[in-house]
Amino acid sequence: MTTTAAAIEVAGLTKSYGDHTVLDGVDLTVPEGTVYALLGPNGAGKTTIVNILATLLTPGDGEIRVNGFDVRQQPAEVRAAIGVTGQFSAIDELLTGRENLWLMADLAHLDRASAATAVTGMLERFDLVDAADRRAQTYSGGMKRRLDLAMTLITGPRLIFLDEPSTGLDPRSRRGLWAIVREQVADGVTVLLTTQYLDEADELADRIGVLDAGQLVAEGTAAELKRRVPGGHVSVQFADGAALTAAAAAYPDAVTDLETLTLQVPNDGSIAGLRRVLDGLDDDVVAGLTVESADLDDVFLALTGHAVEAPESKEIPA
Ligand SMILES: Nc1ncnc2c1ncn2[C@@H]1O[C@H](COP(=O)(O)OP(=O)(O)OP(=O)(O)O)[C@@H](O)[C@H]1O
Repeated sequence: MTTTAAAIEVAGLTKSYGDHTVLDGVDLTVPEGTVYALLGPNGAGKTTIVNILATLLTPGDGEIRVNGFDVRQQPAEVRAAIGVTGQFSAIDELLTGRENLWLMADLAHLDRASAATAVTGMLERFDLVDAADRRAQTYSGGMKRRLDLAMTLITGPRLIFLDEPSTGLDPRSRRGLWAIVREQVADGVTVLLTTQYLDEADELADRIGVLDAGQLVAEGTAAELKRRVPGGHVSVQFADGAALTAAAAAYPDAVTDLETLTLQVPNDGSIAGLRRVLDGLDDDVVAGLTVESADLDDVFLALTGHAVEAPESKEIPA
């Protein structure tokens, strides 16, 4: 059996400011080469976790290892292993995009030839060639995000932290950013991202941790989380009303819609649950069926008792 090493291991993490507890015993493990999304509303503690993992903030209690290194004892080793893109960018607005990238390459002690190749490669990959020699202050919001991410990735970190990477981006820029994250993962990079967007977690993450008021209230794949809450159903369409009425008698929990000739049978989305529904149906009278799962909005509401608020920031143009 092969076991995958953990890129991030956190056990019993706490953090308080005075008597304000910000993290209250967080446990999480992120295997190498996977994407983990910390999902939570403003103030849940997502940035605090990222900053602790990135050695930018001291933890309270807990065991925290990044790439096998203890964040308290071996912060230099941790820093060498990671790339971080935070909510506040590392860009120097007075420098050009190219100069910003060179600065990062120099800080990482790349030799000149490797740095030159890396800078050119990043400008091309992030669609910044035309703007490369303009000051970053003239860039649009989406371009700044791309430059910021290029600066994080230029040294080829195997573990990256993305703190709310697409907050404020327009839909096209978000998709572009998701594609870049997927490329990284295809190369074996581990990604920890924080997000307030359910669809982002759903799209990108292998596992999702739902963080609320400093506690991980649930963890699992998007499918596992969706199965934990009501809202999923199998929608069965019948050939005629008589068949629908006959079938409805066998499913007392189901909702019957005579107009559309459908029966909505509550279902937890599991194979076993689906089989139970299908076993009671006769092939001849069923015209079609669809399986609808609860979405992450339902999950969040069920787990935390409140809905995810839409992020407040305004959209940044591409
Ligand atoms: N230096 C600090 N002193 C006191 N409280 C702080 C400090 N930094 C963060 N907090 C508090 O910690 C809590 C968690 O903040 P954090 O930034 O981690 O949340 P978040 O989930 O990342 O939210 P956001 O999306 O708004 O960044 C908040 O209640 C915040 O007010």
